[in-house]
Amino acid sequence: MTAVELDPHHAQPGSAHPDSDRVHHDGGDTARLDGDHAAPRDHLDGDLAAEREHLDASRAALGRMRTRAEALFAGGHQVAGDAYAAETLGRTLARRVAELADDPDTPLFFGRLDFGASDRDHAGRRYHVGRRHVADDTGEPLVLDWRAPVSRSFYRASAREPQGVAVRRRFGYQRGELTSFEDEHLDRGEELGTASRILTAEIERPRVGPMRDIVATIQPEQDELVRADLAASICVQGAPGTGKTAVGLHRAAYLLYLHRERLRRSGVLVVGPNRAFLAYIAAVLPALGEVEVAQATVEDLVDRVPVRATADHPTVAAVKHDARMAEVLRRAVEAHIGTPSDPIMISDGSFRWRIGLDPLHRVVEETRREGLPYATGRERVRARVVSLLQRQAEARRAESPSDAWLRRTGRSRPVTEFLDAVWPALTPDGLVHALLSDPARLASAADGLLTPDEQALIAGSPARTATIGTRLGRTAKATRWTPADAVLIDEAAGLIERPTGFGHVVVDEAQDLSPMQCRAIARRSEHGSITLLGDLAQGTAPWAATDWRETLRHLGKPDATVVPLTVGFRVPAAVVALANRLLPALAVDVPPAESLRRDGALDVRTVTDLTAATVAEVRAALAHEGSVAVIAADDAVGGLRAALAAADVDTATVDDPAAARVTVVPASLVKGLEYDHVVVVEPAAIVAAEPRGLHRLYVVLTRAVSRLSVLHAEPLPDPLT
Ligand SMILES: Nc1ncnc2c1ncn2[C@@H]1O[C@H](COP(=O)(O)OP(=O)(O)OP(=O)(O)O)[C@@H](O)[C@H]1O
Repeated sequence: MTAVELDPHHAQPGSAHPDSDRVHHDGGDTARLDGDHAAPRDHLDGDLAAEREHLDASRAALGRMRTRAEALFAGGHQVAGDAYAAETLGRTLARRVAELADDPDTPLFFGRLDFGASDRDHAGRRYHVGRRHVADDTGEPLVLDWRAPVSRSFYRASAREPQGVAVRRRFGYQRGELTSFEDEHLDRGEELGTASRILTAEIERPRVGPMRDIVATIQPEQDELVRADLAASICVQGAPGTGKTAVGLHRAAYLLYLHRERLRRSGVLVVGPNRAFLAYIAAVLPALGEVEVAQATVEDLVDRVPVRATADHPTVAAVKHDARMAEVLRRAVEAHIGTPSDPIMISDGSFRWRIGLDPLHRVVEETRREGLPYATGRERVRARVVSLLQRQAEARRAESPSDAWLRRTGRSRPVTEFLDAVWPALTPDGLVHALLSDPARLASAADGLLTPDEQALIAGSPARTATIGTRLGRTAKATRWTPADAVLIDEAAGLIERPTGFGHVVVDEAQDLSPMQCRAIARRSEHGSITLLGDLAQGTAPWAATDWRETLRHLGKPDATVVPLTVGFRVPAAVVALANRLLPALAVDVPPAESLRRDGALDVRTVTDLTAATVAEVRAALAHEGSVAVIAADDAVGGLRAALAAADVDTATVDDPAAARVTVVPASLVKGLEYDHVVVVEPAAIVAAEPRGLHRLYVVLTRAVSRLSVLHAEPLPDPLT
């Protein structure tokens, strides 16, 4: 192994924002040479200088690529044939210009591959691997995109399977400056794996600010998931901090690179548990050059009506989120399809057309059997009726009626009245309003599916009497809907008209999705694939999954492969050991996490005055660099914030974490987030606050990157004692 560093203790990989204050030059160059094949020191210094030159040359080339793209953009209207082409070209070029933006803090490359002389395709070639493709003026690549096929070997080659690679080199940066590298001579059987100092430095880096990409240090088992085929739907079950979110985001970027045109048309969607989480991950894809990925919570996806009522009681919500509701709604929609009772008669100038009951019955029955979305079915019935009328007109007049005649006839009163009688137009909220406000209608749709008690639970109450749950108005518009109603209304909308789907959907924290929420996502990924990320042990919703197969079935991807990730990159080993004590009590079958991190500190302390102890702990934490979070039961957050403010400690909220170094976070919002130092206040209160409180505590205890302090006045929950 060969490594050269300006500062051997603090090499940073090619990370997006080398922002750590811990990184410093120690003044002199230091080289670390290990193994039998240590290269002479001068030679290594020369290498480092050459790499820096290559970095400068690449940066200059990128600048020229951008200048050319800008010139094309400016002259785009002259080359495009028409206004539409000009606009499309303009958009493409503008995107290209944006993609070529150079962030001086983002190293252009983080690795290098030297292929051996005997490799079939790349004999003797050398490639630098980075976040984007950079070519010189002749088109020769100076930096390969990490997603290019050749770059795959950077992540997957090993001493056992070198894949033609003789040497793999990783670069360390400090504040955008190339300061070190680390070589593995795979052809001589050398391999660092997770012992790489550059990887270790990245993992142990104190966290500040939002999530960063991991493109420089993706591990082989992660890379397999990142580069899985577009057609493959996969489910990643991973303990806290195993990189699930990172894998999902890098997979989105990878798929966009490989299937650019197709996915630009259909779109890629990332679904996360809440806004704070989406804000936390928002910078990752743009840092990888991908600026067009939609990000939404499930609530955003089903946002068809304003949610203005207090959430349903959990027992009511449980019924509304149950998969049986899909069938109830399907029946409720179908119940609107009637039986023709009168023939259709139309006067048309001197002609009179008539369609008798038999053909009308056939039209309705045939269309019903086709199982189309309801609104499409209505239009199909209209078209069939018009076609019957057209045939009569042709027979009598011996000529084809005009398009205008067809349109007019389709909209004529007798045809519309017929449609309104046998296939009335429906709105999603109107349908759910009718169902929840009419016990007879609900009873008939739910017959044999929901018990009478369950039906009574979900029947809405008049607005004037209800305090929580659906507050029914006389119309759908006047009704105050709950979050669970919004999911039902989206299901109804899907029955009436299919939504357009995405080419790929990444779903994070998927263990918390209800069956009906899964269906909302399934409708948007029917013809695409999904990457499902989650941890059954972190399920806190009342309907949290205990088996991924069930979730995958509701998502319409029953055959997706479930892949475990078990190596933790976030939480230090001592902290993982504490959190793992909860696992037996969580009643889920998941492999426990192992931490890559031997560093870190854990301090569990009994205190008498929780508030005073929290303030003191936060003050002490501020002596270190990195982010600090105080995590407490939701109802304790206000008091702790006030106490910190009274002690002159500025705090941020989870929605605006940049406002201060210390964030006070309600336990219910911390999923998916991480902080350098975490102070957990009163675990027993966190557990007591909700039915799946132990699962919540497991989430809370696994947020710390460097240090975890647990302060308690009450006894610790049983599994931790
Ligand atoms: N290969 C890697 N190299 C460096 N850092 C990594 C790697 N994989 C993951 N990490 C880091 O580990 C931390 C945890 O990753 P991530 O948030 O993706 O985990 P997760 O499995 O989604 O966790 P949780 O279950 O808690 O949501 C992040 O800081 C991430 O950048």
